Formats: sequence, C-alpha cells, structure tokens
Amino acid sequence: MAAETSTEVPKTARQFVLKEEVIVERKWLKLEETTYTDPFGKTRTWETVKRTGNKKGVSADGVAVIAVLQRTLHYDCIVLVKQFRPPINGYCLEFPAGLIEENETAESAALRELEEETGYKGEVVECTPALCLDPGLSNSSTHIVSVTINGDDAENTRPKQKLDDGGTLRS
Ligand SMILES: Nc1nc(=O)[nH]c2c1ncn2[C@H]1C[C@H](O)[C@@H](COP(=O)(O)OP(=O)(O)O)O1
Repeated sequence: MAAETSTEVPKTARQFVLKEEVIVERKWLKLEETTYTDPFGKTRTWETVKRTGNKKGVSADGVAVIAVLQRTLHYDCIVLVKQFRPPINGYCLEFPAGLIEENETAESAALRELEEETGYKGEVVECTPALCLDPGLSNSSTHIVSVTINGDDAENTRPKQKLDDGGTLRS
C-alpha cells in the first residue's frame, strides 16, 4: 500500500523574539543579533540595526515633515531639502526630518525641524502614528507630520535656515 502524503498546510505558531544581543555599539547606532522563533517554532537569528539611547518621553525616533507652502496667486508647493547622505555617498531630495528630542512631542519636533532646516514656520495639520519604514533592517520609527506654511505671512517671506555645525542642507 502506497504511503499517504498529507496535503494539509502545516499549522504555524505565533512568532516572537527570544533574545537580543548587542554585537557592536557606537554613538548613534548599534547592531544586534535578534533570536526569534520562525512560524514552525524553530529558533532563528536576525541582524538588526537600532538607534542608541533610551530617550524618555518620545513616541518615535524621528519625524518627517510633509510641508505645503501656500501663497496667494501661487501654486501650492511641497518643501523639500537637498542633503548629502554619507551612507549612499550622494545627495537626496527629502522631506525635512530629524530626531525627536527627549520629552518633545512629534508635532513640536516637526515644527522645530522644519524651521531649522528651511526657516519656514508652519502649522500642524495631521500626524501619523509611529511608523517603521524599514522593519526588515531596523526598529527605527518615524511620525509623518503634515504641515501647512502660510507663505503670505511676513515671518515666511524670507525664510532662513538655522543649521547646527554638521548641517549642509538646501531647500
Ligand atoms: N546614523 C548616524 N550616524 C551619525 O554619525 N550621526 C548621526 C546618525 N543619525 C543621526 N546622527 C546625528 C547627525 C545630527 O548631528 C544629529 C541629529 O540628527 P537629526 O535630528 O536627524 O538631524 P538634524 O536635526 O536635521 O541635524 O544626529
């Protein structure tokens, strides 16, 4: 008699992390080996990047700001910044963005980063929950914050960036 072959899909188990081990840690980032269970209950490992530091009172690592510049008799414009990004040895056109400071809300961080990077003062319209944008690589999380800028307002007619000593942005 021929052996019966099962056509049933195997039951999968709920997956979870068992252990996180730091491989190397520097000022801004660390590489960890994450031990987890696969859908069949087998133990596996994953290489994970995390940001260092445990900031108190923050809901995500950073914010990205979708800022719409509104001016009378002009089309609305999305404000972007051009920034050199060492990991790709090249320049990117990006939404203004940055890390949230301790005890700072996502909305305040968005307005602060927008003003630092572009000089524009905006108003928050909407803020997403914390999103992981590259969860296969990192647990790093970001709020995407929608902002409007009243370009007719005197404070926004001649915007000036306020960059720290590492900054080389253009908007
Ligand atoms: N992965 C990083 N490597 C670095 O060498 N330095 C880094 C990393 N991530 C952030 N930073 C530094 C660069 C800035 O001086 C500060 C603040 O970053 P962020 O808030 O993203 O940028 P700005 O506020 O726009 O300067 O962290």
